[in-house]
Amino acid sequence: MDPSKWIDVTSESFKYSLDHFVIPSHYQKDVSSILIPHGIIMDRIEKLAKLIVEDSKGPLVICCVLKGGHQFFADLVNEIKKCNTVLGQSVPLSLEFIKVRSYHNDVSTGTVSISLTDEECQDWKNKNLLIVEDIIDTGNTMVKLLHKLQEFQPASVRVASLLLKKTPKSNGYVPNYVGFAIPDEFVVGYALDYNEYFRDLDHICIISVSYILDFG
Ligand SMILES: Nc1nc2c(ncn2[C@@H]2O[C@H](COP(=O)(O)O)[C@@H](O)[C@H]2O)c(=O)[nH]1
Ligand SMILES: [Mg+2]
Repeated sequence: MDPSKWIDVTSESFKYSLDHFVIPSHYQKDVSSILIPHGIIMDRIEKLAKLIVEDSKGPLVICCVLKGGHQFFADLVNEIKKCNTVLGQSVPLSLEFIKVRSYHNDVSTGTVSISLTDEECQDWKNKNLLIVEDIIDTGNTMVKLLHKLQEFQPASVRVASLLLKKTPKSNGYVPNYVGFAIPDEFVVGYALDYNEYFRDLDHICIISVSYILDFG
């Protein structure tokens, strides 16, 4: 792993007390700490967008991996559009959506289901794809998705993931662009869910053990 590619928040000192930020009251008891406050997420995305635009030679097809990637995708696309105007660079964008499912509760099911039809993807031949994902954990989901995408003969495929979990379960896959390296814990917020809850929480938080025991 190349630590210069991301911000490492794996140390205990990066866990902020809930008292120091505003958390919706319906989630106060369900998360144990804040790992990445929303403002820092937004600042990091600004930089990732700049790196992506600098590396882009032509039009980009940006593919959002649903559902967890939707907030990162929306904010990243906004920042790329700003680069197009402020930096005077011009990267034409088209936007696509892929639904992938591999988790139940906080556990990977081991099977990855990808909803993609040939009709949807036939236009991707010879295009430059940027896949936008919320988190790489074992890496199995992304490796399977990248394998599937090769069927559509894109010119290139790059991957931006907001989070990369440092876990012994990793298959070694590392995306081209990473926001933060995080500890081997289950995180929620900023569209990352636990059985559809917590997507409406702005900060990225560590879920509390008691929540998993009660609802897992
Ligand atoms: N809300 C959370 N979702 C997570 C977390 N870790 C993984 N995931 C989900 O799984 C895939 C990727 O998993 P992988 O093992 O195949 O790499 C990712 O897209 C998420 O949907 C987590 O901590 N919180
Ligand atoms: Mg995901």
